[in-house]
Order: sequence, then C-alpha cells, then structure tokens
Amino acid sequence: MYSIETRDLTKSFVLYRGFLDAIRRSGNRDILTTLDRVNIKVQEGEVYGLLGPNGAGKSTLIKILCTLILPSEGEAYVNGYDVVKEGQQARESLGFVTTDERSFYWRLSGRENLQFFATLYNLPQSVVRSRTEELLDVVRLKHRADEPFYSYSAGMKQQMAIARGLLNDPAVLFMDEPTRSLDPGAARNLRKFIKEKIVAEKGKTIFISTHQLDEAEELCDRVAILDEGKIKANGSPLELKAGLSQGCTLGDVFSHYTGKASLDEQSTPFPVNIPRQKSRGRGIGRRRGI
Ligand SMILES: Nc1ncnc2c1ncn2[C@@H]1O[C@H](COP(=O)(O)OP(=O)(O)OP(=O)(O)O)[C@@H](O)[C@H]1O
Repeated sequence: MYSIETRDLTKSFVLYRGFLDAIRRSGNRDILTTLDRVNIKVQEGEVYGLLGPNGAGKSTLIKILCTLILPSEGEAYVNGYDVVKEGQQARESLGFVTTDERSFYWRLSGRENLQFFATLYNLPQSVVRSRTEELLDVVRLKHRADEPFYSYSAGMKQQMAIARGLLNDPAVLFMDEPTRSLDPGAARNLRKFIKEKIVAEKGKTIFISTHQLDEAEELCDRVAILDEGKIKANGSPLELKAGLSQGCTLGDVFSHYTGKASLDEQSTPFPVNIPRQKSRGRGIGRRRGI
C-alpha cells in the first residue's frame, strides 16, 4: 500500500466573472482545469516534493488530498483511505501544515495554541497536555512556550504550524510551501529540522509543495514536476538530472520538461468554453468548484 496514491485525478473550476457576464454569455461558461489526470504514488517514509511555478495546481492537489475540496474526476487515497468516500478516516490519518499564520490565536501563548488545537481532536486532557509538551520539545520552542504567538519570529511561527500538524500523530504530513515567508537562513534551518526531526526521528511521510529548486533538491527523495495541472516528470532529483545530460541542474530539468525558463514563470492553465450546464446553488458572481 502507498502512503499517497492518485489515479487520473482531475480538478476543474467553473469561472463566473459576475452577474452581467453570466447573463451575456448564457450559452457558455468557462471551465478552468487546474489538475489534469494526475497520477502519483508516494511510499511510506518518503519525502515527496511537488515542484511547480505559481498557479501550477500544487495547493489544489494538496487541498484535495487533505479532504478540503473535492476532485472533479479520478481517485485519491491517503494511507489507503479514499479521500472522497472515507474522508473522515483519511483526515484522522493526516496532518496539514499551512503557511497561514493567521490561523493561530495571536494573543494566546504557543503552549495555549497547541493545547487548544489538540482539544479539537477530542483527545483526553492528559493526552492533550503530554502531546503538547512533546511537540514543543520536538520543535525546540519550550523555552518560549508561554510567550504570546505574535511575539514569535516567522521561523518560529512555521515551527508552531508543524507542531500543530503533528498533534494527531499523523502518518503523513502535508506541507504547502512551508518556507515561503522565511529568509534563506531560516528556510535552511527549517529544512534541516524537517529532515532530522520529522523524517529521521519521527518516521513521517512528507508531501511538500515548493517552487524552490534548492529546497526540492535538498529535502526530497523524489520530486514531481507539476506544470499547468499536469505531471511533466517525476523521480529522484539525481535520476531526473541524470536522465538529461551530465552536469545539468534541476532547473535545467524543469525547463526541459515545461518549456519555461524558470520557476518564476507563471503557470497559465487556459479556460475552456463548454456548453452551459444548469448551475446549482448560489454560485453566480463568484468562483465556484465543480
Ligand atoms: N476556487 C477556485 N476557483 C477558481 N480557480 C481556482 C480556485 N482555486 C484555484 N484556482 C486556480 O487554479 C490554478 C492553480 O491554483 P493553485 O493555488 O493550486 O496553484 P499553486 O501551484 O499552488 O500556486 P502558488 O504557488 O501560487 O500557490 C490557478 O490558476 C488558480 O487561479
């Protein structure tokens, strides 16, 4: 069994650009295909990287795997659980590290934040306390645990996010661009921390999205290059480079498979017009997933 597996996973969004637009273009509506028949297999204990430019579909894939949004077509399994039909079991077996620091309570201390989120997992209070202390140790924040969250540095806030993702002791941890808001030094420290503490010590499977080549190379056992919703190549960074030519970099591999000069180039999946289907719910005037 794979820790993560997707089969022809596809996600399309219907784009509504406003009420008038919906009336004027009543015969058509725009569909944006963000993921197009994505197939990946991640082994237990692996660090698997999703490498792609802005807009490639990385967050969409992670959101589907974390059961936050539904796919349009195809299947996805996390720890053997179907993310659509067995969402509850899948959720219980995974952790999600989001870069959104506003999802913490800024006036509460680090310890109080972790205790609060642990309580949401319905854990007994004794487990809440012991798990919180264990994770504060893991992320090396015990000495600042009673200080308010707002006083933490960006790197410390990210470490708190990782601690929160580990509260339910998940087998798989999803991380959506965890070093996005960090300076190069703090990013390096966080990568080291993920490798040494979360992978080597805790034995977790990590699924990480990034648009940084050095991060993918340093951290990941295998990498999938995602561009315009499609997996263009996958393998270990070494295999991918060796498959091209001697002395080439992961950046060359990326350019070779995507035709883009760099990862900073935006991914632009094109909307496709399809005949209008009956709209469900109150979606007119805003973007709505199908
Ligand atoms: N709810 C939505 N409705 C319509 N389009 C969406 C929605 N969510 C995402 N998209 C579109 O899907 C595409 C992929 O977005 P996604 O956030 O998955 O990319 P990404 O690779 O994570 O990019 P980034 O690195 O900038 O976070 C983008 O073009 C985005 O505008």
